[in-house]
Amino acid sequence: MLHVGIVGGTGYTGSELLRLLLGHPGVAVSAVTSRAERGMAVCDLFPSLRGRLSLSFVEPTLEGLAGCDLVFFATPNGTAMKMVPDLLAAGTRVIDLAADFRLKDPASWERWYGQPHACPELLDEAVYGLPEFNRDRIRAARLVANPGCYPTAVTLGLVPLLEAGVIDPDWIVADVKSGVSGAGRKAELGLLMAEVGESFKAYGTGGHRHAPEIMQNLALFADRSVNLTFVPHLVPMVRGIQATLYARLTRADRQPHALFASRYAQEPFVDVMPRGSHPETRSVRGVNLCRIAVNEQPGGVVIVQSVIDNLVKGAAGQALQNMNLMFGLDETAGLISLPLSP
Ligand SMILES: NC(=O)C1=CN([C@@H]2O[C@H](COP(=O)(O)OP(=O)(O)OC[C@H]3O[C@@H](n4cnc5c(N)ncnc54)[C@H](OP(=O)(O)O)[C@@H]3O)[C@@H](O)[C@H]2O)C=CC1
Ligand SMILES: CC(=O)N[C@@H](CCC(=O)OP(=O)(O)O)C(=O)O
Repeated sequence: MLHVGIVGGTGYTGSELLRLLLGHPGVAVSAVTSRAERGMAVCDLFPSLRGRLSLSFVEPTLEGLAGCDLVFFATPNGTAMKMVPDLLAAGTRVIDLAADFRLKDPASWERWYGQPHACPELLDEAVYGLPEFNRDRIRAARLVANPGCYPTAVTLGLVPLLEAGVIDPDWIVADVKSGVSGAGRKAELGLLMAEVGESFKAYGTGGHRHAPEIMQNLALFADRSVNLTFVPHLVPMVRGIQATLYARLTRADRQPHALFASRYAQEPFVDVMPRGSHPETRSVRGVNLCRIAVNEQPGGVVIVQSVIDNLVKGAAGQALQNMNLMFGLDETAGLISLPLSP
């Protein structure tokens, strides 16, 4: 039995991790932290877990976590990096759901996250946890940087085109929408239902911290830098990300849809839909799945639509998928279920 701890168990991704881990046959949750709710029974905060877990929230301490085989950090950016070196030294492996270990360049991290990196020496070792492209390295990793939610949807939707060299890497547009849970479980005026409901807006048009993460991913597969215009939007729903991706085709002899179909044919958590499809976020609600549709318009523009649940394939589900790989478990263990909506 694998013993795991969750730092940040009261947040949206931490509680989603708990939901998924409690359905995993090979895992025991040994520690769940919250500073604000320390001492409270986890099931008193989350009645949906009643009868499934007898733990109470504890403070995040090295002593409390170092006995675990694996610790998930579901905490704000800049939190994990302060504890990870000590946990690794104690022999505990780590999956960070935040951005601390995603960017390889510490200067870029400091620029986008507004603070110096606490352990830049670990950035090279950290493995970017997108299994569809990094499976073997994840298996051997001590430290996995779980991808961001927008980067997951966009990267899965663009890499097959870049790998095959069939689009212009200098002109790519990612028009992406997220549900409100993407912003985390914090009290903020702009996230109130009366502010978000019946409204729809773009944000981060001057530059969003996920743009460098996505471009880092795409550059690896294009084998050169790419030029990406990325605009996130907030939509009045709780869960889900929908990305509409535009690129110019440079080769008429390759069928984009066929590239995706063959690239993801063996992937348990990517579904390439038939031509002419328009995937909906509700079709992936609550499951670890990215659904993709690939269509073309006259003039040589390929339009890829990619949908995920930001809390599952965009965070906790992908973290579980990475855990399965790191510990030699069946990659799909604890992750096979049907979406909440038809
Ligand atoms: N929401 C989403 O869709 C996605 C989020 N992420 C990333 O995952 C991480 C968690 O996100 P989310 O669940 O939304 O966040 P929330 O704001 O919902 O929860 C944050 C959690 O972290 C704990 N926490 C906060 N500060 C600290 C600290 N200094 N030390 C230890 N624990 C702390 C909080 O509990 P307490 O303060 O009581 O200790 C709380 O449990 C973030 O980095 C986010 O960017 C990634 C992909 C998708
Ligand atoms: C809707 C919303 O606010 N989304 C968040 C991104 C989601 C997230 O949690 O960011 P990471 O994946 O990097 O951790 C934002 O734009 O800041």
